[in-house]
Amino acid sequence: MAVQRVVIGVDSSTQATKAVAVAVDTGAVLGEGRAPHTVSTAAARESDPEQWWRAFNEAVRRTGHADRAAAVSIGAQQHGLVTLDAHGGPVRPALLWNDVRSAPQAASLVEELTPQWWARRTGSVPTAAFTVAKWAWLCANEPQAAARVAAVRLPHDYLTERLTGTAATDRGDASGTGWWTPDGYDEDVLRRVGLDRALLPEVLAPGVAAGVVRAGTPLQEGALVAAGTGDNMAAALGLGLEPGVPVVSLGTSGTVYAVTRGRPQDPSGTVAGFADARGDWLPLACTLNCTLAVDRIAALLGRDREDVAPGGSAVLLPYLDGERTPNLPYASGLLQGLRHDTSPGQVLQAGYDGAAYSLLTAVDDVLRAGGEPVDPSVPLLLVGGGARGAAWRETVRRLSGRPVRVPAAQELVALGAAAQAAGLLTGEAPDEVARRWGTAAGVLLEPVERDTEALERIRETLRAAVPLLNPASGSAR
Ligand SMILES: Nc1ncnc2c1ncn2[C@@H]1O[C@H](COP(=O)(O)OP(=O)(O)O)[C@@H](O)[C@H]1O
Ligand SMILES: O=C(CO)[C@@H](O)[C@H](O)COP(=O)(O)O
Repeated sequence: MAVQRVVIGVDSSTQATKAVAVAVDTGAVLGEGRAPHTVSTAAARESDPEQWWRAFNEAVRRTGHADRAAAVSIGAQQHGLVTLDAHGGPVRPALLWNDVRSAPQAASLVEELTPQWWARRTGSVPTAAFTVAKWAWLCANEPQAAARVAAVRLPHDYLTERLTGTAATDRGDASGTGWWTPDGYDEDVLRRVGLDRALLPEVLAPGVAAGVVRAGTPLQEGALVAAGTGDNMAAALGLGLEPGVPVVSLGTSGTVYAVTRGRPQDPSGTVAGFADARGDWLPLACTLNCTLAVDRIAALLGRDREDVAPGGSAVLLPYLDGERTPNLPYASGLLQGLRHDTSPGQVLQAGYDGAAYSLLTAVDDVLRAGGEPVDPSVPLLLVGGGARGAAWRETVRRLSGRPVRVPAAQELVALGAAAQAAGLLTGEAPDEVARRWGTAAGVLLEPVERDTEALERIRETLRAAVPLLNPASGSAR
């Protein structure tokens, strides 16, 4: 009997590391593992990279297949600034994508060079999330720490390097730094923020392996290690995404994206012009407040997250962490439109609506930014932890007016990483692997009439509230 070939895919996301062991030939998930991360609270959003490494080892061990996987790959949360000293240890905790303390640095970089310049050059107008703003924050606020930095990494690069000893990244994750262009690292940007090119990893071409597993992990020494990528790029691989199909992901972050053949360059900053992990593009809009914010509102109301009620006139902008889309880093949550007969269930529903609004109104922007046709009859693919919830599904249907497909497969980031690892063994493109595995199959929810009244109510509240949510002399929390 032929031996079953196994690969492991890893998602090192904000809240946890998740790993899946997958049969290369069939796509069957043979084992799963998970280990949590700690994220600091109050103004900062920081995590210890050493904890990611321990969680990585624990999660792959828990799959039960670590010692027989022939290849492995790591997808991870985008943008995080990992700073290493001359001995390879973290200089300080990593600054995460949702840490808005870097908003003033992002604003200065945009003001100095103009949004048009950034969009033309790097594809994106940087917000507080981008690595370039985090590096500028570190230099301004902790110059002694910045002076000790001998290497700058993204979360997935850091883990891949621990695993292989190779300093390597890929175009997808690199495109979220603010210092990457299709022609390589941008010397003008690096000079402006005082970062030496020699501190950055090599950007591998799609399909090139980063190296092999070193001794000292639960994985088989010598197993192939793929380049890995950012988590959204990995999910696009994991869905076997064809150009022009929009995806909405409901997790710690909310994201909407599509693979496109055209390079996005949106000077409004709503759509980030990321590269995908292959040779195409991944225009994407991202919110800071998604499942965690809605769960928090449910907890404040003392309700189960599914206990929503229709109707009413309440508008809830759930910007508990500040917000990125719209770009309001100093915002906090806002509740408007209460009446005597407003019920707690309606307030909770308003929280879902407020969180989904910016994602669903950006679907067409994402497609247009990459030059793909806007066709409302194409189903939205709904993924991420929130896609398991009925209230989330119904909110997305009602505010998009589109058919919605919910893939049965969970952990699409880890599956995308697994498909990337499998591609190293079979010679297939990772998205072809995922299509062969049938990862996007799932229940199709028919379209319902779009709730334009609710959308208009939120739009009007947001328009009127911007001066309140965006104080000129803002300070993050
Ligand atoms: N059955 C469910 N219904 C609604 N939300 C859920 C459900 N299960 C998990 N979630 C939400 O999913 C979130 C985690 O999503 P996930 O995509 O795994 O996060 P991450 O973006 O960090 O990878 C949690 O914050 C939780 O609120
Ligand atoms: O910043 C972005 C996208 O630009 C986020 O989507 C991060 O990549 C975090 O991902 P999750 O932990 O929510 O998966």
